[in-house]
Amino acid sequence: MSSLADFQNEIYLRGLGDVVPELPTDLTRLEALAERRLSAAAFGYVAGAAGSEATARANREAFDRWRIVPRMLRDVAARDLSVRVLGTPMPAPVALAPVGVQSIFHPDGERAAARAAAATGLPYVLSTASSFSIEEVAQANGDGPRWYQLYWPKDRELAVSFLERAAAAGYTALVVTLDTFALAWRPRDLDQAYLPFLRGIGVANYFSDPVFQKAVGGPVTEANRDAAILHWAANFGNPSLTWDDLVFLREHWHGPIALKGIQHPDDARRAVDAGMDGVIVSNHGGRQIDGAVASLDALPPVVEAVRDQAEVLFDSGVRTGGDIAKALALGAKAVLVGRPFVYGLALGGEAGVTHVLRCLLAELDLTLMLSGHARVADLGPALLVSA
Ligand SMILES: Cc1cc2nc3c(=O)[nH]c(=O)nc-3n(C[C@H](O)[C@H](O)[C@H](O)COP(=O)(O)O)c2cc1C
Ligand SMILES: O=C(O)C(=O)c1ccccc1
Repeated sequence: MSSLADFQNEIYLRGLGDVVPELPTDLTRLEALAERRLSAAAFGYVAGAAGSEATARANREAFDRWRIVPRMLRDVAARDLSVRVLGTPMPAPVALAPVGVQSIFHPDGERAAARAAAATGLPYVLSTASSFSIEEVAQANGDGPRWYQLYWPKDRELAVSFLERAAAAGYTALVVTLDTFALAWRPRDLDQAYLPFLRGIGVANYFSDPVFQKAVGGPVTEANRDAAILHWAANFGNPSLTWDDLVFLREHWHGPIALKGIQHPDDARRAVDAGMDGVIVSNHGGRQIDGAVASLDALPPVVEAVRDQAEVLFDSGVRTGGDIAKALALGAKAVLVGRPFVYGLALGGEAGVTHVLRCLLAELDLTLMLSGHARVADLGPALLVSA
C-alpha cells in the first residue's frame, strides 16, 4: 500500500528526469484514446449507455454538483485508506466493477485485469458474462481478493453450479446484479448490430459449465454451438424473480452477499430484511434505464435507510480520486469503478489497468490529505457543499 500512496511522488520524480507516463494521469482523457484503439463496435459497447444516454450524463453531473471544502492544520502526515468491506480487507475503498466480455477490449481480458487487481490489492469482481471462466480468472488473480458477480439464470441448477464453482475457486463474496435481467435499449449496439454473446463471446462460464452442457446435450462444439447460444439467450435473465427468491441464494452461498442495482431506499430496507450483507447503489453506469435518477443522487437516501444494518457500496460515474471522496462523504463504504479500468485495459492490458488503479488511489490519497483527512472513516457530509 505504501507504494500506492507514494505513486504521485513516483510520477513527480520521473518528471524530474523528463520521463512522461505512457498513459495520461487525467483519467477522463482515456475514453478518447480508447476510441482510437478499439473497433467501433467494442468502443460503442463500453462507452455507450441506454437510450439518449441522459442518465450516463446525469451520473457525471451529479458529481459536479458537489464541491469539496478543505480544512487546514489537522496533521495529515500519516494516512490510512484501508477498509474492510464484505469481509474483505482492502488497501483502499475501491474495487473493480464487474464488467463482462473483456476479451473484446484486450486479448487477455479478465485475466489481465485480475492480475492488475491482485498487484494493487483491490478486489476483482468477476462478471458471470466473462470471456474467461471463473477458474481461469481465479488463477490469474492468485492471492488477490476476488468476488463473484451473479447474473441469476432461469435454470436454478445452473445458478447453484455457478455459486459452487465460484466458492471452490476462492471468490469470497457474492454480488447479485438485479438491474440487468434483460439488456436495455442501447442504440450504439443496436445500430451496429453488436451483441458479443450472439457471437459466442462472453459466455465462457456457461459453455464450461456441466449443468449448462447437460442442457445442450454435451460439451459445446461447432455442431451444437448455435443451439448453445440460443439456450444462453433464453436462460440469461429471469424477470419473474422476487424478494422471496433471495432465500434460495442464502441457502447456496455461505459468504457475504451484496445486491447490485439498488436505487430506492425501500429496496435497500428490503435487502436488509432479507438478511443481505450489502447493497451496491448503482444504475449500471447509465446502461439500463435512460432517464433514471443519477446514482449519486440515490446514495444519501439509501444510506439513511440502511444505517448500519448493511454495507453500502456505490458505482456509476466515478472517474477521479475526488469523485471517490465525494461518494465516501455521502456515505458509501467503498466504490466500484467500471469504464476507466476498461479503457486502461484497452490501452495497455494489465499495465494499463494498473496505471488506472494507481492513479485513482494516488489522487484519492492526495484529496484526503489536502482536504485535512487522515482516514477514510473521517469523511462525512461536512466535506461537501452543493455547487
Ligand atoms: C462494458 C461494460 C460491461 C458491464 N458488464 C457488467 C456485468 O457483466 N455485470 C454487472 O453487474 N455490471 C456490468 N457492468 C456495469 C458495471 O459493473 C458498473 O455498474 C458500471 O460500469 C459503473 O459505471 P461506470 O462505468 O461509470 O464506472 C458493465 C459495464 C460496462 C461499461
Ligand atoms: O453490458 C452490460 O452492461 C452488462 O451488464 C452485460 C449484460 C449481459 C452480458 C454481459 C454484460
